[in-house]
Amino acid sequence: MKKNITVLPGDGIGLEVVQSAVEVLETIGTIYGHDFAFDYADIGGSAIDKHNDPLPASTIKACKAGDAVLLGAVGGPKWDQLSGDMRPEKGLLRIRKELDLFANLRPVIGFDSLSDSSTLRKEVITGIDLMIVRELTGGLYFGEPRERREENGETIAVDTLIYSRSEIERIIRKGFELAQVRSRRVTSVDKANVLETSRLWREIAEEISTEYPDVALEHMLVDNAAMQLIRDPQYFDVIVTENLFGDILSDEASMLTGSLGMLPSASMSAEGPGLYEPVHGSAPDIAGQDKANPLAAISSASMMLKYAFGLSEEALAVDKAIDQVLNEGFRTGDIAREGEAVKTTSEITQKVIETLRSKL
Ligand SMILES: NC(=O)c1ccc[n+]([C@@H]2O[C@H](COP(=O)([O-])OP(=O)(O)OC[C@H]3O[C@@H](n4cnc5c(N)ncnc54)[C@H](O)[C@@H]3O)[C@@H](O)[C@H]2O)c1
Ligand SMILES: CC(C)[C@H](C(=O)O)[C@@H](O)C(=O)O
Ligand SMILES: [Mg+2]
Repeated sequence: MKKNITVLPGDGIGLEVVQSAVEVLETIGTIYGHDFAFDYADIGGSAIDKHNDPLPASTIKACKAGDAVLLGAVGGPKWDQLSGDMRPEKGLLRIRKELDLFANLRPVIGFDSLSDSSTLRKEVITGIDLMIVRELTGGLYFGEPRERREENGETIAVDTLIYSRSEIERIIRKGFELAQVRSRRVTSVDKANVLETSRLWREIAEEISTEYPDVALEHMLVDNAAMQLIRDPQYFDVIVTENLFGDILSDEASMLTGSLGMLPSASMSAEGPGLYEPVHGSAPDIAGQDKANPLAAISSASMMLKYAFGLSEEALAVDKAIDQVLNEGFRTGDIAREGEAVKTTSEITQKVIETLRSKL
């Protein structure tokens, strides 16, 4: 199979973990006889430095021309003073909108071998397997007006939470479709006791549920969901929720797995290339030191193999290699237990590659 992958390393540890994911994809290509070509483009702070734009037109063109996009992370203190459209994060938001990536899948899987690294009890971690389906191109992130103004001698800042019926329908459907191939339960998370957008969300979820009689739907308020995720994470299967709630709940859920450095994601549109990226950011505190956990990025590459190219066997091989590397005690600092040897990004990546090759 021949595929063109657009690679957007971005900033900070984005550069390091994307390199790991590319090496793993190259290895898969060699083992299974696929021709993966990589086309690099700029996004975020590094794009601001080079092009004075966090998402240059050339990057948009490259992404649209490829079969899938692999992204590292954007942002960092160097660009913290910039505002509005010049922020690195704006590049990420714009590419999501440009590619209409409305469905963001964030799987959360508890690895037995990491149960001691988590802040939760061992018996809680084992068996965690949930999927957060986050709406990604609407809500507070994109609503207009978004502004600052002076009113009666006061500075006012405004963001707008807005959702249309069609935006809600398509993400809710995605949640149900995923639940059909999982354990047939959807938890729709909202704040319907306060927000009008959530009341519409809830109504639409009820309507759509009639199209999926084999899937059970329940509603949960977001504050309760945040608590239940810690109290009883195994309760959940598919969580479908709006943009901001999904952002916050997925970082929270990452700690169920031991680290933010473990969580991958896939962002998809109705048609056209999807974008695969770790959930974490550019981690300025450890950037450039070969300390970052590459497993979230490598898992994101696995999601690309599965969802973008339909290569389920190859994706499973990557997932199994990750599991084995963890079982053998290879860990970056974020998931190492006290007294345990800490491996570098490059060492973990090489170990994953060796493990894949050893299965030949
Ligand atoms: N998708 C993205 O590109 C994305 C996501 C989140 C944050 N950001 C941006 O990244 C910058 C830093 O944000 P932040 O510090 O709030 O969040 P962050 O995710 O970059 O880091 C939070 C903490 O988690 C640790 N961490 C994150 N990924 C790790 C990994 N792979 N291995 C080991 N440790 C890891 C970091 O060292 C840090 O202590 C900001 O500019 C923010 O806007 C970008
Ligand atoms: C960097 C930021 C814009 C982004 C978001 O909020 O969506 C990040 O936190 C994420 O989760 O991908
Ligand atoms: Mg986030």
